[in-house]
Amino acid sequence: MKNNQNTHVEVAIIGTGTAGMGAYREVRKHTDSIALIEGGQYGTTCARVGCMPSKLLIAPGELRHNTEKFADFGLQGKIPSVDGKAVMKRVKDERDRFVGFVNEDIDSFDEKHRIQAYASFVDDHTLSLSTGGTLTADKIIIATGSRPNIPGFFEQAKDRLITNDDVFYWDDLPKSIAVFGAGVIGLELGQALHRLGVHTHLFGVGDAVGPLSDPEVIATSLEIFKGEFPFHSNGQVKSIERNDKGVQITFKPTPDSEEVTETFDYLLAATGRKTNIDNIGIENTSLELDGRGVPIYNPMSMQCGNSHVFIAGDVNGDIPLLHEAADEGRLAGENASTFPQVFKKARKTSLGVVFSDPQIATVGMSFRALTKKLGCHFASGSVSFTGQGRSRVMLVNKGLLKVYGDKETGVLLGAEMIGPHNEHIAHLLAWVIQLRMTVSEVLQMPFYHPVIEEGLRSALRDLLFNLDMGAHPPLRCIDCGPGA
Ligand SMILES: Cc1cc2nc3c(=O)[nH]c(=O)nc-3n(C[C@H](O)[C@H](O)[C@H](O)COP(=O)(O)OP(=O)(O)OC[C@H]3O[C@@H](n4cnc5c(N)ncnc54)[C@H](O)[C@@H]3O)c2cc1C
Ligand SMILES: NC(=O)c1ccc[n+]([C@@H]2O[C@H](COP(=O)([O-])OP(=O)(O)OC[C@H]3O[C@@H](n4cnc5c(N)ncnc54)[C@H](O)[C@@H]3O)[C@@H](O)[C@H]2O)c1
Repeated sequence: MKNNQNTHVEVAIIGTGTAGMGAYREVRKHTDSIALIEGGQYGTTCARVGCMPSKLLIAPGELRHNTEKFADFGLQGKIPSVDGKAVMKRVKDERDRFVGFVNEDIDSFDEKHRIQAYASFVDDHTLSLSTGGTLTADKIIIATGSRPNIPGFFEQAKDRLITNDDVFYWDDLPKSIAVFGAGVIGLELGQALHRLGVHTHLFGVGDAVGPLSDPEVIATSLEIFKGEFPFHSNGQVKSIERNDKGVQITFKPTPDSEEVTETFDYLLAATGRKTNIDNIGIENTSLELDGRGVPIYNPMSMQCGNSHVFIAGDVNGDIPLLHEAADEGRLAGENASTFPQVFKKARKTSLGVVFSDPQIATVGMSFRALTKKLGCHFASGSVSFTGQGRSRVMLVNKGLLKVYGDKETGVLLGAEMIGPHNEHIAHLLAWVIQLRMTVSEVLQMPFYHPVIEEGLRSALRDLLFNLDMGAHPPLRCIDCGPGA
């Protein structure tokens, strides 16, 4: 489609990331009158600067870290030195391969549907394009994603202030870095860089760790990460200054400690993300906005009010995860196509994984949400991975898993955890929670021996006991095999 024409389409989709592409595929089934608009680079946040390159950086760090355990296993060998240029080359080559697949998909979309321009609302049905001209549409899907949120204070770091977007374009690893934000990005990238030999300090606030809300799991996580690298989870930063060597940061590691001054090559801001709703002229529409400036929408249909506008992916700021963006895009696409007939769909069980080591995961309802909603009407069960058989065998025996169940029905409601390879346990739990299984029913499922999932069984047995629905778990469980 030519960028400058004044034209009308049935459905306009703003943003060609994961949500926008999912929406396009659905809309395409219903009409040929589509505008799929992209202002920035094709390739999606996930593939270019998100999920995939971050995991590519984590992988060599984790491999190298495991060589630190050689002596404990009776093996001889040095911890490998790091060739930063080669590490970054692989990260970028593999990243480009993933981006290439996305771009192949885009190329397969009908060229007449694609517009390369930033779009902005002029009114409810009209979009202006940064390349000139306007576009009118019967129905519009907003899928403009998010961008890093950078507190003004960090601007003092000047040219040494970076975000995740910059990291994945590095040609070499720096010598040192101060990572701000102990959320998902800060933990993943901070630990990976530390493990690749970059002198790393991680600065958090209020002892927050990733998406966790259970105080016991938070405490275990803080102990684990602080045992590995400098992590100021409740530090106080006094000043940030660009000096001739890099970024000089003066801080108190804890509120009671002495001030420390250190200079780092870069300051990486990993302090949350802002939705791209504030720069698309949303105020020019008649949509009702919430306190964040996001149109009020139904998360089961993605429809904004009763209007012809739908919103999907990170831009709505609710569950900024890849699989959710994909689901939301498809749902928005289906409903925009059939509007004014709009159907609701049940959303999947909530599932989040942080690819730190040990991995953090949250499933179903969080401890915080349960405490708010059910008060004392839910119970917890837990297992520590310290003595868990398979985890000890592999020397990955760190972490704590908590599961939560309903005291009235015995239904499993949620879990929070930090532990070895917990991405797998988190999936099993998400599936059984979505099936609304009771704790007793889950315990009827087979558990192999010796596996890390036996730890999950211990936590579930503890939960059953705490729900007053089962006997106290035996200290050494005979059907489990040693160390379960
Ligand atoms: C470092 C990092 C690691 C991550 N790791 C994971 C992970 O491991 N697992 C996971 O589930 N999630 C992860 N995520 C989150 C995941 O990447 C996002 O949830 C997902 O990519 C959001 O997709 P989206 O379609 O909403 O947005 P995007 O893919 O960002 O697409 C939005 C598009 O809209 C375009 N756009 C913006 N404004 C306009 C406009 N006005 N006009 C036209 N186009 C516009 C943008 O250029 C962009 O291409 C990670 C994110 C980051 C940053
Ligand atoms: N594995 C994954 O699924 C994955 C990986 C990376 C990112 N993501 C997605 O991207 C989103 C954004 O990630 P994120 O890590 O930027 O956000 P986040 O919301 O997870 O964490 C931001 C953290 O920064 C802290 N913070 C805020 N201001 C600060 C300051 N001035 N100094 C120090 N700390 C400060 C907050 O307390 C919070 O802990 C995540 O919510 C997640 O949905 C997912």
